[in-house]
Amino acid sequence: VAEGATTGYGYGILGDYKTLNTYYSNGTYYLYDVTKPMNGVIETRTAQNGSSLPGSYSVDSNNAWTAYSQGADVDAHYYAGVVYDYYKNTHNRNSFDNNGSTIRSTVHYGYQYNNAFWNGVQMVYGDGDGSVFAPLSGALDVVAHEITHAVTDYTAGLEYRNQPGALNESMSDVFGYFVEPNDYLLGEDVYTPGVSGDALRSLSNPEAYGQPAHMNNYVYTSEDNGGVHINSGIPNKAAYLTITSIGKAKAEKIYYRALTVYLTSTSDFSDARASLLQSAADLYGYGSSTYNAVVNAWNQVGVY
Ligand SMILES: Cc1cccc(C(=O)O)c1OC(=O)C1CC1
Ligand SMILES: [Ca+2]
Ligand SMILES: [Zn+2]
Repeated sequence: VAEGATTGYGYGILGDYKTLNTYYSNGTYYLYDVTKPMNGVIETRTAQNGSSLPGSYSVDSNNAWTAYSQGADVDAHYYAGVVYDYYKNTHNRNSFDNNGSTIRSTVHYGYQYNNAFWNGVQMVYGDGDGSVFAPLSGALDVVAHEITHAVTDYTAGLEYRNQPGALNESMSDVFGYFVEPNDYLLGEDVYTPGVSGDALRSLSNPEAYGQPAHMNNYVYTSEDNGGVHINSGIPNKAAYLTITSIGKAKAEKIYYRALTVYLTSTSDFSDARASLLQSAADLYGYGSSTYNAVVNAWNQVGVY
């Protein structure tokens, strides 16, 4: 065949079979997905355990991505497609910038690197050390968390420190749930592969993983940009209470509207409450049961 879009298959890091949107050219297959509307491209690369980005394209000779070492590539590529589809189908957003920008992921970054991040341009995933983390692209909620950092940067632009930073983190965790609503846990599929039943964080029970779930327990610290991964427990708990009272369908609409219409770079927790209330009023009416459920959720975490 000449060159063009092809469909391959492979196994993720957990050994799960999945089909892949790939690209064939001159005897080589690439993790390069051209099937999305408006030419939105998804591409996956490897840093080959170095730290230079973006690294080289993940390639395969026969479009069967079945090598164990390819699991992280397979998952990053497949899950990025799932997250693209979530934002397009649920919120009519075309990629993180709503302009069809290429979703680029690089896997095998660093050596036994227990981290994943959005660097302002692309997603980057470490392989984990096999004890704290398995390869981090192996969890859909992690991939959704990282891509939501990009969405936030292009919309509210929440500064990554103190309360705006904790909101930034919370938005990534909350949309991680919306994309993977099987549980209220974050990162459970890749966190401590040798231990079952644990996770990096929990929306329903932030305290289980050392996070506050009430403003009275806000942690004032200079660590971690003012505790952005700790204090996110407070808005995360409010989100959990909102989701369980009004349901996922309404919750994701008011969260998306708050993130894209009302929140700004310096919004704090009280501004988030106001933004979500305004969004609930816009969509479901001021004083509606939905509106009142949001009031109640934020009351329960001590934010007014
Ligand atoms: C594992 C990790 C370390 C440091 C920062 C992040 C970050 O992206 O904020 C990170 O990824 C996550 O939190 C995802 C949800 C599991
Ligand atoms: Ca999960
Ligand atoms: Zn994050």
